[in-house]
Amino acid sequence: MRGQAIVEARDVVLSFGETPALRGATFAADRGEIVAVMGPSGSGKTTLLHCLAGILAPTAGEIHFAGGRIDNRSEHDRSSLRREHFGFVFQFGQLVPELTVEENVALPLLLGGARRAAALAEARGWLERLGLSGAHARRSGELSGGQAQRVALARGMINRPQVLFADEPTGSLDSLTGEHVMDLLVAAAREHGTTVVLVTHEPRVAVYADREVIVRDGLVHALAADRSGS
Ligand SMILES: Nc1ncnc2c1ncn2[C@@H]1O[C@H](COP(=O)(O)OP(=O)(O)OP(=O)(O)O)[C@@H](O)[C@H]1O
Repeated sequence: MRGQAIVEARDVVLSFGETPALRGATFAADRGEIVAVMGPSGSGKTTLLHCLAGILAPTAGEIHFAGGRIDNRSEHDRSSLRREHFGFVFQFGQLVPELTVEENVALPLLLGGARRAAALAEARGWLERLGLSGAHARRSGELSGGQAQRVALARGMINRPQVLFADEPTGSLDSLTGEHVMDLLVAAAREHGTTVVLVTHEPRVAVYADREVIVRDGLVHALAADRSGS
């Protein structure tokens, strides 16, 4: 029996010109659940994540967050929703190279109108927790790949999001560094009860999830093995 979904896609269809990316995708993640979204290259994983996060609006179907429909809301509303309730970690960190590490981490709070001193203090707390306290004043462009992904994780979690969307968060890292980042990501999510939608094509990353789904040709399929035990 599944719990109440915090984020959900119902029969979502989206094409890029002639290319169908999603062809009736249905997906749900419960509160606090970590779900791995697997599948071959080009199958629609990133497009599904972007629809769930309100970045893309599907041409048919519905997206729901916390019990309310969001795909039919304005871009402005969806943008506020993302800022307030969602966190993001992408494959290459996508940090702002001109900003310091702590400024990068504080960015979601600063964009949300927080005071600079408070936002930077909060950022330093996250950096300490992720083993990066010595790096707070460095430019993010000077970091190693593993350090950059930990900074991206801190930035993704700083507003204590209800849902963290992670798209190949270890895709640019060697396996040992990737495992370290995943350990930290899962620990942070568990501690805050954050739901994680984790796009990956690496089975060794997917094992961190409670449950896996497979996207194939724009459709989502459940995987028989369910480690959540529910
Ligand atoms: N912005 C875009 N413009 C045109 N086509 C796109 C765009 N984004 C995705 N597509 C196409 O939509 C389909 C699904 O892409 P998507 O990136 O969602 O797949 P994916 O499973 O995440 O792939 P990968 O594992 O390679 O990242 C692909 O055929 C892709 O080429």
